[in-house]
Amino acid sequence: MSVRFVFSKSSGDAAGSGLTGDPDLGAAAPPPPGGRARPFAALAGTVRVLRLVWGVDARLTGWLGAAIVVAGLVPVVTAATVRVLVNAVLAAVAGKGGGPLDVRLPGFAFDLPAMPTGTAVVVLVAVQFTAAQLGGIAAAMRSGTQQLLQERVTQDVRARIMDHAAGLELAFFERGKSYDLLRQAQQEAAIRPVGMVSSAFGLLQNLIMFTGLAVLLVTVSPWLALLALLAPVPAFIADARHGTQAFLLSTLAAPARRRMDYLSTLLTTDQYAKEVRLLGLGGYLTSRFRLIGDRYYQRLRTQVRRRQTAAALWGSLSTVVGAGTYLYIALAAVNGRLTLGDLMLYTAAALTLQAAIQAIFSALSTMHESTLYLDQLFALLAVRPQVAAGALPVGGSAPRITFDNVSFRYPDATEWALREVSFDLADGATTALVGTNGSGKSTVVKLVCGLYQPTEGRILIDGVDLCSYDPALLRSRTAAMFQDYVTYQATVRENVGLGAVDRIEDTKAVTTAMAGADALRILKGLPGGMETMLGRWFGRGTELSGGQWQRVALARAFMRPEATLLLLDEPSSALDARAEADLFTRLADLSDRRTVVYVSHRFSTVRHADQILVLDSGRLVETGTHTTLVDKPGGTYADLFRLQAAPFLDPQPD
Ligand SMILES: Nc1ncnc2c1ncn2[C@@H]1O[C@H](COP(=O)(O)OP(=O)(O)OP(=O)(O)O)[C@@H](O)[C@H]1O
Repeated sequence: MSVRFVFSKSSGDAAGSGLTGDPDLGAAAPPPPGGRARPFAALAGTVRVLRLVWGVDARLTGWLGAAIVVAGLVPVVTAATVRVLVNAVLAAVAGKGGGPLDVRLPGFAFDLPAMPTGTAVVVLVAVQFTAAQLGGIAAAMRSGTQQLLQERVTQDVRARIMDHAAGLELAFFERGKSYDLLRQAQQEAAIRPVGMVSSAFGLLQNLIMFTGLAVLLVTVSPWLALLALLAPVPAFIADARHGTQAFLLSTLAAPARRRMDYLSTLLTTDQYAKEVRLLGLGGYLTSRFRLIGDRYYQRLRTQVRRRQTAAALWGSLSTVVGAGTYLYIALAAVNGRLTLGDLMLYTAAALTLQAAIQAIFSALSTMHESTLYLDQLFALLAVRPQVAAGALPVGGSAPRITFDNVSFRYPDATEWALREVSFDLADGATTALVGTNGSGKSTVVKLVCGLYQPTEGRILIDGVDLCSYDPALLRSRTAAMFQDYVTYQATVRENVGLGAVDRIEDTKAVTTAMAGADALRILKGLPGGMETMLGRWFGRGTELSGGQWQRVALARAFMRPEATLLLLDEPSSALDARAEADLFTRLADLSDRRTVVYVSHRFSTVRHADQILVLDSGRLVETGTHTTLVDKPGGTYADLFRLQAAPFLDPQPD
């Protein structure tokens, strides 16, 4: 499926974070191909919505459909009965009562059997009554089923987006435009399906009603029926065009909304509260929020004004047609060309028809916008990982990892994060990655995890390209802790257990993992032990210290004892000296069973590794053990080591 949306040049990253600078939304994007008035696209959109809704819950959709048909037919039956009733009464008044009841429909006319006027009136009123009762039941059924269906569709669409997002490559999230697509689909998913379902079914109901009444009007005058059909078309075309503009504006506003969300998050989330207060950023961030919001509002106001003015102007055309038709019918009735029943039919039908036309208008334009949203949703759901997943099973022993001339550039980045890196990590070896900030250490870890594919070169596991392995199996054999590990708003057990979610309820497994990360002692200070809530999002939770959180995150990595590859990115950055020493002793014990790779800036820990890789500006500049590297003249490792050791080796005299 092709993505049919045009993102303006400035809708991506150009306006930055929104914290400073001009919060312009960017130039108005040109309309998408075929994005002008498309009544048929709106109808096609209705079919797509119905298919989506049917897929979510066929039974509820069936009931809703039945209610819609009944609710749509009731006004038609009522209007038709009024004519027969009035004509029967008039015939009786004229002394010609008791004859057959003339029921005219286009293409054919038939008479109900002759009956006394009194009986006919009772029968016709009974028909009206039954229709009204059915109408009431159908309305209640429609409202109930629609409410339930809306909730189901909303949940289903959101779950589909979540599920799909979970399977997307990390790189997807790092491309501004694709992230906007996800963001907008996700944001709209909470509200859009509600409107979609009600417009689609409202449209159906009004179409049934409209067609029925138009058919009845044909019996009065085919020209009137044609007029009634054509009158709404210009208004719809005008509104559909404005609908497209509205959608384009909301697409354009996605980055602005993202920035507003971010500014709002900075002020309303506990994570940032400390620093924001200390720096006194409250007023500044709020004013930036207002500035970006105002800019969007100005554009929205212009757009809404234009749309509503056009709607009012074109809508008045229908009113003119309605009034003209009424005049024609009344005069025709006075001249005896039409019966009083015809006039009554028209009176009963006219108002309902007008209301139906207006409702069809607005439903069609909503559907037109919904179609654009659906295009976007389906475009997102059509995004597939760019690298085909392999199927090779992973061995059960510690893997050997080889980088074969690997270069890597992040999505949209111009600089290389890694350049022509080659190394070999023996199975069961412990390797430390060392280097200055930004030298590429975390990138190596992310590549080994398979979170990104090398831009050039290959990564081999036991001599086979990483891409050939079954990614799910590979992940199950990998335990990792990232530098920016997640602190889940959840209990201690959940925070640890999420490392192997199938064992989240297994207290023994969670306890063992916590023991491995020396995290059990955290429990002593917690009121609910393992069930203590951490974070404050969901009630009164406890906050941990930085080092305690890091131990919990480490314990999460240790939830996979079967993992044969352990990747730790600065696992001890927040640990005290003793905890750090303990951790690395434990890591040393793990070798043979696991291949361990860790990143560290602390040479006290690095020195124990079997192998040390030194990175500098994305290139591998040195490889060896602490002993071979520390004395290398002019070596990067030796330099960094000395810089760190100097304060301890040469204490300054007082
Ligand atoms: N997600 C990303 N998108 C774009 N560029 C990135 C991304 N992550 C890192 N980089 C860039 O890639 C380079 C290597 O970053 P990396 O995080 O691997 O460094 P590092 O050695 O782990 O640094 P540190 O010691 O500060 O953790 C840096 O120039 C960084 O700016």
